[in-house]
Amino acid sequence: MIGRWRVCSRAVAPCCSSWALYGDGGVMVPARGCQSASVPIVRQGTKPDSSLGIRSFNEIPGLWKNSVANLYRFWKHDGFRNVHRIMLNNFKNFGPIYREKIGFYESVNIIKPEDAAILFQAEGHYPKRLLIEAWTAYRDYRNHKYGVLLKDGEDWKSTRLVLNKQVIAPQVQENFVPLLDEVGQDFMARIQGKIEKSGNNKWTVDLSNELFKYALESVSSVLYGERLGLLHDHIEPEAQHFIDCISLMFKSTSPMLYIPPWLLRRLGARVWKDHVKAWDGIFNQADRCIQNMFRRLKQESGGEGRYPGVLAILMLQGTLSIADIKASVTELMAGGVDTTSITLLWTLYELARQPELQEELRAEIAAARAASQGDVMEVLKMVPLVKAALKETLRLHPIAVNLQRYITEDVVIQNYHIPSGTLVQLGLYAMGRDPQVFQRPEQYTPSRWLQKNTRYFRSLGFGFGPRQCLGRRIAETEMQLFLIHMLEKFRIENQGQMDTRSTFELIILPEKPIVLTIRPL
Ligand code: HEM
Repeated sequence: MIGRWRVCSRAVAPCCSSWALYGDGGVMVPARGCQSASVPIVRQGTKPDSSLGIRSFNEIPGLWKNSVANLYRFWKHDGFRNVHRIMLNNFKNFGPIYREKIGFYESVNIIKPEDAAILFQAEGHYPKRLLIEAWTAYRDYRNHKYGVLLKDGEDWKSTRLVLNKQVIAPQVQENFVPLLDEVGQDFMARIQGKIEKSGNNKWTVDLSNELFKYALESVSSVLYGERLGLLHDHIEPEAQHFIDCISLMFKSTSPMLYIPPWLLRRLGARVWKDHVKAWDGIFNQADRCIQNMFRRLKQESGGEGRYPGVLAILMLQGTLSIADIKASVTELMAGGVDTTSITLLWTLYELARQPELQEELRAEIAAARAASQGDVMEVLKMVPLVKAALKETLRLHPIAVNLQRYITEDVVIQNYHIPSGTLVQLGLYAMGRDPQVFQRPEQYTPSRWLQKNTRYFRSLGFGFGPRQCLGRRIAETEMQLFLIHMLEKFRIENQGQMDTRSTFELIILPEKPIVLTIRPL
C-alpha cells in the first residue's frame, strides 16, 4: 500500500482473469492461475496522491472540454473518414496519452505496448468494448436478440464459452482446413479461368469484390458445412446483396459513433435508413442460410463422417437456445467478410511491391509442401513467413483503428490516474506506425515478426484476451491457405500505383480501388 493506493505488480503476460491461453495472446477457457510479470498497476483508491507524482485525470492532455465544438471541428475535417489519421496526429501533438470527447464519445487514448499491457490487465472478467449503439438500436428496433458481439456480462461469457469450443479452440482447425482448402483451390481455378479468357496470359483487376466472395464462401462453408457457390460466374443476387449490405452497414455505422442513433432515427436521417436497410439484408441472408441448414438437418440421417459445420454442431448440442445461435451465427457471418478480404487485398498490394519477398515466400511454401507429403495441416505448421506476412499486414493496415476496453479498476498510465469505468482505447493503427515501437515502420517487413522479443503486446490485430476476435482461427486459416495457393500459382504485380491511402468506414479500407495484375508462374 502506498497512501490510499495499492500498487500491484501482478501478471501482465498474455493471460489473466483466470482464463486459459489459446495461441498468440488468446485467452479462451476458464482455468486456474495466472502468469507472473512486472507492470505496476494501481488497484484501488479514489483520488490521485500528488505526493507520488501521479497526475490527475483532468490533467491528461487532449480535446475533451467542449464536446460540441470538438464534434464540429471533427466533422469539418472530414473526421468520420479520417479517424485513424486524426489519432496519429493527436499522438504526435499530445504525446503517448490523450483524452478526447467528440459529441457523446469520450475516451482516453494510448499507444505504447507496455500501456496496452496495463489496459488488458484491468479489463475485468467481462471485458467490454465501446457499445456500438447503432448496432444495438437496430436489434432493438427489429426485436432481434443480441449475439456474442453485442452481449455483455455473464450472458456474454456463457455464450462465448460455448462458441469458443466450436470456433476458436485449436483442435477445431482440422475441421475447417479441408473446407477452406477447397474454397482456396476453387478460387485459384477461377483466377486461372479469367487469365485464360483474357487471351494475354494475365488478369488485371480490382480484386476486392472477388475477395469479398471468397471470404463469404469461406466463412459460410465453415458455419454451414456447405458451399454457397459464390465462385461461379453467376451467383445468386441475394449473396451479392449480402456483400453490399455488409459494406453499407460498416459505412453507415461510423457517423453514429458520434451522433446518437435515436436522434438520427427521429430526424428520419438517411444514414439511419441505410443502416436499417443494411442490417435487414444481412439478417435476411443469414436467416435463409440457417433455414436451409434446418431443412438439411431434418432430411439427412447421418453425415457420413463429414464435418457438418458450426451451426449444425451448435444445434445438435443444444446448449444455446436457437435464438441465441441464430444471433451469434449471423454476427459471425457478418464479421467474416470485409475483415479477411480487405486484409488479403492489402497483403497482395504489399507483395506486388516486393517481387523478391514473393520469391522468399514461395520458397518457404515449396519446402513446406515437400516436407509435408500432401498433408495441408502440416504445411500450415511450416510456413512462419506466410504467417508473419499477415501479421505485418495487420500492423500497417489493421482492420480496427483501435482496441477498446472499459477498465474495471483504477490504473495509472503514463503517470496519469485513470478512474475505473473509463473507456480506454489502444490506437492500433498509430502503434503500428510508431517508430519507437517498430523500427522503420513504413516498411513492409514480415521477417521482423520472426525475431525474438518482438511480440510483447505488439501483434494485436485480432484484439486480446477472452474478448479477442472470435473468428480469428477461421480468419487466419482462410488467409494463410489463400496466400499459399496464390503464391504457388501466380505472380502478383502492381500497376506502378503510388501509395494507396486508406479511409475509415468503421473498419480501415483502401480509399481507392487497388488494381493488380495476376500472371501464372
Ligand atoms: C483479418 C480478419 C479479422 C480481423 C483483423 C478481426 C479483428 C477483430 C477485432 C480487433 C475484434 C475486437 C477484439 C477485441 O476487442 O479484443 C474482433 C472481434 C470479433 N470478430 Fe473479428 N476480425 C477478423 C475476422 C473475423 C472473422 C472471419 C469473424 C467471423 C467468422 C470474426 C468475428 C468476430 C466476432 C464475433 C467478434 C466479437 C467477439 C466478442 O465480442 O466476444 N472476425 N475482430
